[in-house]
Amino acid sequence: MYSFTYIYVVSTTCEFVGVTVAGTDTSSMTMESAMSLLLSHPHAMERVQVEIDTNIGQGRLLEEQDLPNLKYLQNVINETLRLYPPVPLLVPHEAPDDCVVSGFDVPRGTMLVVNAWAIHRDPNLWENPTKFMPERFENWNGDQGVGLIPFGGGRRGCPGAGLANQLITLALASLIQSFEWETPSQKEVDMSEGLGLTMPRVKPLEALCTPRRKLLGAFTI
Ligand code: HEM
Repeated sequence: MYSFTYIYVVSTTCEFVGVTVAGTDTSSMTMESAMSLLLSHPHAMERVQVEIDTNIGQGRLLEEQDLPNLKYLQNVINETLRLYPPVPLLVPHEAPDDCVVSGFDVPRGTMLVVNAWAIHRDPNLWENPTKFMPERFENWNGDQGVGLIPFGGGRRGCPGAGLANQLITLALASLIQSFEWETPSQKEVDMSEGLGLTMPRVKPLEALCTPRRKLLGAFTI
């Protein structure tokens, strides 16, 4: 028989709620933004579909082991996180000591907020910063030095980054492998951003899907 202290139960519950809150909204927002961008850029959507069909074929549904082969889709996800980081100001941190950041004196106790949204659109770091160009990540080795920091960094950086990447890639790839997607209006998706700690959209994505004929074989028993 186990016995738990009050502190243990409260801290474990807080941890669970924290991880659930930190991991669900952020991941679903990234999927919604990626799907919206793909619907507004049919060439990119087609390229993702071709990549999936070429690597997986049409006789089976994709699996987790297939993900490392979906390089272009990974570039789409990176480009989505760059343009629409779900946590645009990351999480505030307090300087534990006096320090100097980029020539600025930061006294101990200062609350620091990193504007990832602005860094991701800085014209000194990115060519055509507001343009959706997944191919810009073609030769990227994952180095944060380029200015892509949707998961923060350092000791308090997001511990769920790897899981989030796997989950988002697997979910999106499965949706795109199995269905054809379009918007009800056949127009570009409205990407206007609303207010919030995470970055909600003013208008939620509306999309229509039909099963892909090519894939029907993969569903027969
Ligand atoms: C696209 C998905 C996600 C994004 C963009 C994201 C982003 C972030 C950011 C910006 C931070 C703050 C980092 C900092 O302060 O420098 C953070 C912290 C955190 N994230 Fe995520 N996250 C995502 C998914 C997840 C998932 C799937 C989990 C867990 C399963 C998770 C768990 C956490 C936790 C526990 C923290 C707090 C870490 C700490 O304070 O030490 N996140 N995340």
